[in-house]
Amino acid sequence: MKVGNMVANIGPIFASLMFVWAMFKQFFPHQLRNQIEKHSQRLVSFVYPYIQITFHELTGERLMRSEAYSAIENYLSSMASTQAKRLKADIGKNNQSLVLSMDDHEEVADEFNGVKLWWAYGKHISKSQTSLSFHPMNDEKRYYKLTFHKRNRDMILGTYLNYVLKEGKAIKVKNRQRKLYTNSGSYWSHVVFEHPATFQTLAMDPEKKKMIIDDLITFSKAGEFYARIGRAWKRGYLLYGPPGTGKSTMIAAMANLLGYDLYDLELTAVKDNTELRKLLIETSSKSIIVIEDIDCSLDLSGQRRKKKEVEEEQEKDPRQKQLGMQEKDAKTSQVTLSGLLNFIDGLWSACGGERLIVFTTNHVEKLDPALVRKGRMDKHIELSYCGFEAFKLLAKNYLGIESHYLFDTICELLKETKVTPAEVAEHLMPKTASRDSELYLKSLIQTLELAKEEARLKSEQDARKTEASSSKEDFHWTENDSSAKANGKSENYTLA
Ligand SMILES: Nc1ncnc2c1ncn2[C@@H]1O[C@H](COP(=O)(O)OP(=O)(O)OP(=O)(O)O)[C@@H](O)[C@H]1O
Ligand SMILES: [Mg+2]
Repeated sequence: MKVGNMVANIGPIFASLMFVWAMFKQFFPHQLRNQIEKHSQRLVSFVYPYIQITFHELTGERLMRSEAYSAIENYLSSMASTQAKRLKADIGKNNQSLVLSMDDHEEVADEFNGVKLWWAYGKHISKSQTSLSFHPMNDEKRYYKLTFHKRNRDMILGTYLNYVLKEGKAIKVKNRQRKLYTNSGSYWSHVVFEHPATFQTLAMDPEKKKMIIDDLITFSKAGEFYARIGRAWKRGYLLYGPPGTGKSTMIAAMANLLGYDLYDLELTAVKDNTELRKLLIETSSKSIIVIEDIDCSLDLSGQRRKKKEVEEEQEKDPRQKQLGMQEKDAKTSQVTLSGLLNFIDGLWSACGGERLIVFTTNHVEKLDPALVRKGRMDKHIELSYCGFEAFKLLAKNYLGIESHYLFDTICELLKETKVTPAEVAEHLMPKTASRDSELYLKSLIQTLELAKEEARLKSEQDARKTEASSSKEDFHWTENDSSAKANGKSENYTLA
């Protein structure tokens, strides 16, 4: 028999001996029992080459649930569902899926860097009686026990256990119920975040989509890299494009991909920079902070105008002054662009943990260059009108078809028109009991043709307008030229 096999078999042999001993030890006198146990422990530690570590569920004086125990529980959950013969099932925290775990005294094997080890689940039950109840209560103390060969001690205690805890925590984050926070003034309130959007359902150019997904995943795994280069683990995205091109949908897809919480920051409801700072500091790690329509939220000139209008009104009617004072304070946000930028660059960076900040706008050209400069907003993503690839994905999702004889017509029309994915999706939404794809595609074609015709008329109109304005200019030039002629400068005549 090979030495490896022999060593591997010692575990079960000892386990059987211990079991037999546990059964019969009650028949031995107390003194003798103690002696046997003492010597057998010595013998076991001499011959038995394995080390065991127990992770109890409850720790500390206040019997709090141990973080290590729940991380191990999460880590083992997938292994348990494939290896264990007896499983326990429960509804997960998201109330949607079943969570499986090992049943009592089950064992699963794991392998790490070529080293085999075993995890066992068990519980001690002690009977206790509380003063409030006459029925004895079962006091369960659950634990996980890890068994490994002593020659791997350093590797298991260092690398492996760190790995298990990290993986376990990551699984927990992925499975947790995520939240959508919104601010009213300087307070966050939240609801459960359950948006169904994913990158699979987001219609856009596939290459661009892949680039964004890769970027997000790389970011979420780059904690150590950011720490090494001394940068805060943050990333800024600017999503821009016309209404209905999927900016908000993409944010939901980002949150679903990474398992992050969402903080939807309504800047106009924030009184000033101090309040903004408070709100941002309160955001948790693994979250996306979203400021939608940043051009509208931070329209400082607009705010000043609004303030001035109020003041003018109050001058006309002094009674309004008293009444309006508090209202004015509440309505006009004094958050400034520099306040926001200072926070993104400065204090916020000191809050640990991974965070994304996403701005959206319909008018990227209106944004202050300071806001969108590289380094502040790391990635600028344009979401644009519906192309053929995006259409095909919508058709697959909405109608369940991947090809159709009308696709070629739609492809040609999409090249010549500007329709948003939201408009296309609207045509593919089920409206009648009929699921005949042709009906839906024909209705889309009709709209595309109409849009094409409208675009043609508009461009003709625009052309006529420019022609008219240029002939006006020509007229002025002619006038000037005639005065030039009078001055004896005849070379400008040809301009008319
Ligand atoms: N690229 C897309 N892929 C799939 N569905 C989309 C896409 N764009 C828009 N839609 C559909 O249209 C609806 C509106 O889109 P969304 O709210 O994401 O647009 P938006 O770009 O955020 O618009 P706005 O600028 O007005 O905020 C969504 O509910 C979604 O169903
Ligand atoms: Mg939106």
